[in-house]
Amino acid sequence: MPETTPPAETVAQTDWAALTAELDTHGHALTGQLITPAECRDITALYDHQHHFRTTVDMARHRFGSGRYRYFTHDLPDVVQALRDAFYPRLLPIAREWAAKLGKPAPWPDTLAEWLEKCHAAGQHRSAQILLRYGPGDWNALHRDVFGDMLFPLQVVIGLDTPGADFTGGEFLMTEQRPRAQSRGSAIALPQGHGLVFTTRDRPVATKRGWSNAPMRHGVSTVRSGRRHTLGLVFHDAA
Ligand SMILES: O=C(O)CCC(=O)C(=O)O
Ligand SMILES: [Fe+2]
Repeated sequence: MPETTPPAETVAQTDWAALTAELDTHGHALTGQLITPAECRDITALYDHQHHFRTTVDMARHRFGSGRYRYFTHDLPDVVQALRDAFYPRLLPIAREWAAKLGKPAPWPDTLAEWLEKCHAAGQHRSAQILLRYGPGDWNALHRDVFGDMLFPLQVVIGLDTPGADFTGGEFLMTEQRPRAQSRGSAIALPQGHGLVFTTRDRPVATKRGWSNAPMRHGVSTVRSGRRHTLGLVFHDAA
């Protein structure tokens, strides 16, 4: 990938047929490289500049795990805005197809701007884009990023450091609660600059009696050494 490719183009160049198949099978799928190591470092450096953020969450204080994350204001840095804008239209057909399989409503308009207007009208008007920082001993409890009735069912996390080099441990985790059975877990090493598309709440799985809803949760295993940063993109706003 040339140093200068804008993130919108790298998202467009992603093999979306393969990614969709992977998402349908597992509820999560890696994108390949979206941004350069230099862009990763630039995004990580934003963490220390207060004016980009509206709120800082101490995960231990809320019993969300250990570590900190910061919610960006709506005035997103260009690269973050570009990535979010580029993903929405690609994720939309998948969200609609899943809703159709589950016989659920698909309230998502064609554009992210229109969808965000609906979120705001329903009282979800705060930015939900986050930058996370984990040090040794930090982790993220299994959870779902649902902030109200307005929910877009897919989200993206982008790794900003190199597993094994910048940090050890810190795998992205997902569990899938299977119908009338015990849960299945996955652990994913997130390469620097790569994205992982995953299910926010639940996904359709084929059963003998048709499509069934499998609740999913995600989190991060304990970081053993070094520092791990990630950029979290969510497509609904928070209350
Ligand atoms: O740090 C991670 O890999 C996961 C962060 C997270 O929970 C999210 O992006 O929603
Ligand atoms: Fe999350």
